[in-house]
Amino acid sequence: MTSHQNGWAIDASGLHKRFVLHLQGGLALDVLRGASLRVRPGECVALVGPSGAGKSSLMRALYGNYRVDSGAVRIRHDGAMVDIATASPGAILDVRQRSLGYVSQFLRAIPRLSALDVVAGSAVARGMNLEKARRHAAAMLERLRIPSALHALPPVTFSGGEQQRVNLARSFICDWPTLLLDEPTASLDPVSRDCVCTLIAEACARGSAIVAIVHDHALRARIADRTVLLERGATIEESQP
Ligand SMILES: Nc1ncnc2c1ncn2[C@@H]1O[C@H](COP(=O)(O)OP(=O)(O)OP(=O)(O)O)[C@@H](O)[C@H]1O
Repeated sequence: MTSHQNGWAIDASGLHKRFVLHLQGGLALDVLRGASLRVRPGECVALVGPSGAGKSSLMRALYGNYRVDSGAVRIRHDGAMVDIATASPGAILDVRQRSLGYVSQFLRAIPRLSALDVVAGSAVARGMNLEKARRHAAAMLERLRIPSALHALPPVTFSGGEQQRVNLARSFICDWPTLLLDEPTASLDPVSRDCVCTLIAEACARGSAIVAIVHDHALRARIADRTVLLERGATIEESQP
């Protein structure tokens, strides 16, 4: 951990990641080639680029799911910057527990746990008591238009859009200092999409730093302060959303 000397929530620079496919004769794929990303608290940055450019890989590197070969992934945590690229597994878990949220495209929930408890569990993990967490979870699910009849059911049988909304509810119930969203509205109808835009705006107003992979230009214009383009693993800063 280094002392917090700048105003960044995310300060990632010089990221390189190569996959070597041993079952394919040692084929090397350079998925990140010098990518950099800096985000301030309260700012929403849209990540765009062609399919296969490395957007999800960059997000996984920011979250520590992919270990980069070189470069630094500094995440603001407890008033200091922690380099996810070199931090111990325990330190990474601590950052994920309190400072860094991540919403993947697909819900991975514990079998048989109700949608309500999937969402409440996320708030409980961050220190809220169960009763309060359940009340907040019900309100967040209502906001995301999951009918109350579904709250007691495990989300495994839910539609793709319903599962995505449970996944989003699970993150937006918490006040994350930094939040990574991988195509947060990909399976959603326009009304649910509006709701997610509002949740993102509210989180930024509270000071969250958000990175969202968003393909849709109109959506980007609504939620993003800036756009960063990723092309063949390298980032290009664009001023307009
Ligand atoms: N674990 C992995 N092993 C091997 N190759 C990988 C791995 N993860 C990603 N890749 C490769 O890295 C490249 C970038 O993938 P990535 O999913 O980051 O792209 P993307 O920009 O998010 O694409 P899309 O918009 O289609 O989701 C792809 O060629 C992919 O096959």
